[in-house]
Amino acid sequence: MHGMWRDGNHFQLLPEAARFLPAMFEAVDGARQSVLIELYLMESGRLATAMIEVLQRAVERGVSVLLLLDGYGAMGLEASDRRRLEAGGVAVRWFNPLGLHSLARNLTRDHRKLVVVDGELAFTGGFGVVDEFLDAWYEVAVRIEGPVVADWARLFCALWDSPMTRGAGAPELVHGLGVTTASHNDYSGMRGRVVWGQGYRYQAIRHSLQRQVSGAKRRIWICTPYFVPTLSLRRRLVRAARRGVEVCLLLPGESHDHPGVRYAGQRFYGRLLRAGVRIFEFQPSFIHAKFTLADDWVSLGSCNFDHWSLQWNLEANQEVADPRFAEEVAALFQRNFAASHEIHHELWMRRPRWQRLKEWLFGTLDGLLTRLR
Ligand SMILES: O=P(O)(O)OC[C@H](O)CO
Repeated sequence: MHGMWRDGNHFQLLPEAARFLPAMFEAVDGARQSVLIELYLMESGRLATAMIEVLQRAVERGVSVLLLLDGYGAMGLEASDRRRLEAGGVAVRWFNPLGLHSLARNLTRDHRKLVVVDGELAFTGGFGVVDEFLDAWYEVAVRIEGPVVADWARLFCALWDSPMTRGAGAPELVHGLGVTTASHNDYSGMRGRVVWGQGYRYQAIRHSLQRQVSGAKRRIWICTPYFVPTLSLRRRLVRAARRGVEVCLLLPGESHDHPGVRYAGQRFYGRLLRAGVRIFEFQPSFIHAKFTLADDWVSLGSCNFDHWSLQWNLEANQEVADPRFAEEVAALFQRNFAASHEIHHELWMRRPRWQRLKEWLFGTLDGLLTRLR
């Protein structure tokens, strides 16, 4: 069953593309039976070319390769690359291509990011196959072994074989795919579970996050590229800070792919800072990673802190409840706080009018967008 806590996993934190891309490519190159990949973003370029080559090599070895792409997020994949994938034997399906449907349906996107190899090894995080992940954006992934991998594989299979997907890859390809459920004695016994969201219909990630924020005793540290949280989440963050929990937000600085989203989120800074929330804006590059630490609980995956992720998209995160993994994530946060500019309440209240105007403008636009559905 999905969403169950399972023991006997091993989670390896892989910060930055220089660590997770080679690990993923190596895993796919070592695949013996199946490779399942689900992505929101895929765009023609150096990374897509390398990915297509590694997938073709796997097919040549007799591996079954299934690629599930979002019908909007992967529109940047050129026809020549689509042909290369299909000619190379990769089974491709598209989630909900844009069409003459309702706006609500067109806005429903598959935002998950997942690689599963042989039903034994998985990766998730905030990654996509676009060149920005090679050198421009800061990203984090997790390498997963153990019983939870079967849950990831099942999540993939359910969507592949669903009426919301289209494409040349046959839906039946996922029937009878082998998934490993046994726990391995040599793993360090980490507890984990897969949580996912499916628009308005199912919002386990959001509910889990809210529960953790409300129940945290020591710390809530959140890293997200798109911080436009719901009112209920903002209230929980404020209440947590007021009851003495260390609430820290690691957010992008000037370097941002959608600056308007940053301004929309900045309109909440004043109230959060006043309540004692600490806000750090990352300086070296655009931070696109999505991970949260609440006491010894970690959640890492595709989910952003905006309405799209929390209420509309298909999302999936790996949750881990393990003090060792939590300390690794805490150390990563500390390194990134040190590379950030901390926003202080007094100075923030004296920010220029032009900045306030942008917050109002993009905040109003965001408010309108959230009413679209
Ligand atoms: O939606 P994400 O978090 O995968 O990021 C994709 C960016 O929005 C592309 O601009």
